[in-house]
Amino acid sequence: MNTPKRYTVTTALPYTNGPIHIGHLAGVYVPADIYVRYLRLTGNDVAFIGGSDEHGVPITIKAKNEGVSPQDIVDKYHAIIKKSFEDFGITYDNYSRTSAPIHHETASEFFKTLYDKGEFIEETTEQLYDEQANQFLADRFVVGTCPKCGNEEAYGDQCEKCGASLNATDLINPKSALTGNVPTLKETKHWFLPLDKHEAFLKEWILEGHKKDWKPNVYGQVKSWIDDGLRPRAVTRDLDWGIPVPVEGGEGKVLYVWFDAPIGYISSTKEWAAREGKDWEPYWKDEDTKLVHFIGKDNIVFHCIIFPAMLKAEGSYIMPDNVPANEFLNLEGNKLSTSKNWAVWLPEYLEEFPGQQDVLRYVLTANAPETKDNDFTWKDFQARNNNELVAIFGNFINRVVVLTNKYYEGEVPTPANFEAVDEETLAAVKAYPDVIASSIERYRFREAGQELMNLARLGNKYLADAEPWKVIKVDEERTKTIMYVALQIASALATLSEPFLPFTSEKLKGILNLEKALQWNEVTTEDVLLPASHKIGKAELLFSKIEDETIQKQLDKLEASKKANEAANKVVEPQKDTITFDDFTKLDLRVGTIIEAEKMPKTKKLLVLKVDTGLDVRTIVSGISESFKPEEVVGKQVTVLVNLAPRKLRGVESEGMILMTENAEGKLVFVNPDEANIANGLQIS
Ligand SMILES: Nc1ncnc2c1ncn2[C@@H]1O[C@H](COP(=O)(O)OP(=O)(O)OP(=O)(O)O)[C@@H](O)[C@H]1O
Ligand SMILES: [Zn+2]
Repeated sequence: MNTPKRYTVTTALPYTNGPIHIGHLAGVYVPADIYVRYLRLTGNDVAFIGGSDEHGVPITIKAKNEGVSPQDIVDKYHAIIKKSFEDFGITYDNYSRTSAPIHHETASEFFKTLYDKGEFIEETTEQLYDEQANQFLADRFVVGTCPKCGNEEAYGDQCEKCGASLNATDLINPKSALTGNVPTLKETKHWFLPLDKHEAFLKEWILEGHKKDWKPNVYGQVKSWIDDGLRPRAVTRDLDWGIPVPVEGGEGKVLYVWFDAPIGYISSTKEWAAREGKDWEPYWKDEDTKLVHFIGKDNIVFHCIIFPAMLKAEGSYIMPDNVPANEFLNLEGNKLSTSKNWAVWLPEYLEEFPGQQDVLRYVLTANAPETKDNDFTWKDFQARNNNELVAIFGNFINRVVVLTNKYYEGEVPTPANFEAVDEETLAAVKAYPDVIASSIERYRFREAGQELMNLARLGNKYLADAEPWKVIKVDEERTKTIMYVALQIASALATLSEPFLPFTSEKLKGILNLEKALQWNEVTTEDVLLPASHKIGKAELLFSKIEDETIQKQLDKLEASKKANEAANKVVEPQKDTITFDDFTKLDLRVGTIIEAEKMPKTKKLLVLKVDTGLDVRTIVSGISESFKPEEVVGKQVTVLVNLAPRKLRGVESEGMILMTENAEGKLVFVNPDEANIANGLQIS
């Protein structure tokens, strides 16, 4: 496209069934915010649009499970999500919600327009029905085997494993997620969007038109769907949570959540425009507008096929110029999961790492899953902070500011003669805005972030090589030039870091006392980025070292989640055959105390114990050596089965058995009296 007049940038509407985690941030919100901040700094007209997705089946399931209303669930998470985005510096122009009246109106009208234009197929079909729950089963209400990849946990609308978009009736061996029952089929009327009708358009627009500029992962997914053949897709549901179907025969039905959610971008834009006294329509309808959707890979079909088909059917909208979808971020080698609590939650991060938003933004950018799934590890987080943000960026700025204050009372010195190295360094600095911009404009945010760090590296190296702290002793004029050049680099960093490290940029501008910050391109065009005799402020630390303990605490938290999951998934042994009371009374169980213990030579598991059973002191061989050292068990009160037939183990006769069980970590623990110092020999009954 020629130079756009304005940009509309949208981010996937987060689903209001939980807080934001690092996967969402890395996949969608951080890259989008970098892009938008860059656009604003380059003087563009931008609408950065977001909002919460508050309809759909999972919310109704969650509400049912928690015994509250769906509205309670969405109110709670909308507030949490909105606040955490603000605190993290995601700079939406408008953050709305799909339960807002303006959205209900907009989505309803959109549906009616398509209906009136005859763009839907109205069809009565047999749909899956749960007789017990008295309810039709669609989307996440039904689970079954994916016909494409065999995943046994595919949902009624999508397989999360292979990404296939499905109809509930496509599932093999469907089961109700509400009751576990096998559904029956029952007739119901729905409206279908005939995607096949738009196939030729989609082929020409994407497969021919965007082969070069769309990411290969996005292009590839789109191509495979189109090659598979597009079919009509139901856009209404038999549910009561959502936007009512606004046409005759639509009673008791709502719009499919993926029909209404992307329209949320439009309603949120309307809400913003009304507040700002602007016209919303050019942002969605003018060919001079560049529309970009930021999403994760599981949303590709909805943004590249279904929503464009809806917009095309409506007729007055533009198509997205790009949909730079990311792959997925994992955490410490495992898939992020809300239900398994395997995540780094944004609200928790903000609380536990106050003032360190930029560290997470930087790491998630450096590690963004742009071309393949990627892993977040706490060790990498620590390393990138300590070795890059602290040791390079922070160190450079700190030296420049401290030395300027020390040598010149904070005043930018007037340079003397530039040597070749100074000229080269300044020229290199001036090339950075274009280098970084080119990466950002191609949606290569990892590369862009690394280029920013390269600029800091350049500064660090310049200063380390020039050694003004040595030169000052012999050549004051030369020192002035060195410090002047270094200060220009610091000023460039203050401006160019803004999209990536907005909090740091703000702080740095404060330290450098930049009243009017430079625009992006001024870093290239202005001869002087920080003029001589300008007065800067005092040094402040931009980043601080993250210690091992801090990282260990996070790892421990994850370990605890893992344990809790394992405990929850532990298979309980089935109950043994029933015995009579007489059988039970045959067991002679007594309280005893271990008075001696030693390892059985040449074995791994066995301890030879001397146990005071109250009747006598006897030898018991016990397989607990992997869980306890001998000295740990001496003095322990235990439960002993004293009338078990003696048995020889490795030549030692064992005269009884000590009762044990396992804790959550699989470690053996003694079954012992709940009070201390019970007399040995007391019977357990
Ligand atoms: N681990 C991840 N890595 C990258 N992007 C992700 C990840 N998880 C979710 N996203 C993206 O974040 C956006 C918002 O996610 P959404 O609220 O729809 O939740 P979701 O996809 O159901 O994730 P979750 O199952 O964790 O709730 C979507 O575009 C989604 O693709
Ligand atoms: Zn599948």
